[in-house]
Amino acid sequence: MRCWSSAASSESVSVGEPVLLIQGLQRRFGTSGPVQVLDDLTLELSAGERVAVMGSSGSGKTTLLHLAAGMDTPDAGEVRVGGHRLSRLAEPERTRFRARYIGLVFQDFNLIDSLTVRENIELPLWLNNRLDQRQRITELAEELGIADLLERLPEKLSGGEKQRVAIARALVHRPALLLADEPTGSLDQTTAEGVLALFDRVTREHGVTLLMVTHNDDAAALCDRVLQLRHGRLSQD
Ligand SMILES: Nc1ncnc2c1ncn2[C@@H]1O[C@H](COP(=O)(O)OP(=O)(O)OP(=O)(O)O)[C@@H](O)[C@H]1O
Repeated sequence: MRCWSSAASSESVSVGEPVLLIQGLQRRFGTSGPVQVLDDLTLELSAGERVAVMGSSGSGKTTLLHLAAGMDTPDAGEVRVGGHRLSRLAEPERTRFRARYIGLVFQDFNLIDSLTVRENIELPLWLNNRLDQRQRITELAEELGIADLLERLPEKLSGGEKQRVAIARALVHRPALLLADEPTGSLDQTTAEGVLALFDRVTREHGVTLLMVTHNDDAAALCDRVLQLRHGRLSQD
């Protein structure tokens, strides 16, 4: 089992705990006739496991990732990352915890428009006081084919380029848990294959645990388990 350590004791995580443990998760939206999107959903990921979540549009995949990242609050149930109940962490602490242990690739990329590509990728290193590891920015940029874009602003990038910047930013601090929402969604076949090869390598070499939402069979094939989200719950394919 991977040993998780942190300089801040309040943010340390327990060795031997699942990296991600979700129990009894409920999420509904709307006030008049609310829609039950997630309904008693349970999921456990151990260190280094790679799990794909598939399901039809609107089945709740992005909702699940937001809850797993502590960016949304469930109506019931709990999310534990490395033994920490995200709902028990106060917001500043949860933000620090997320910045340290979780890498996020979301569909809308969430790049900061006023920062260059290099500065966007650097952000997790800066938040974690690890600017000494800046060489990883160049390494990842080369691997993702965005090395010549490092000084550009995000507005000058294509969708696929933005997606690769978001992937570099999610991996640069070597998170214990990588949450990726359709990470190959904006990429052509060859670039998508490169990204999947990178995911394969970093998850194996660094024991990163991966929860990936995807509609892509090649992406799902990379994973140890493929789960379907239907009627608010996950089931084995
Ligand atoms: N903040 C919100 N307010 C109201 N409804 C929401 C909200 N977020 C999501 N929903 C609804 O919850 C359902 C699940 O949305 P979600 O984005 O999780 O689906 P998805 O499986 O990721 O879809 P896709 O594959 O199209 O990205 C949808 O019906 C969506 O309209």
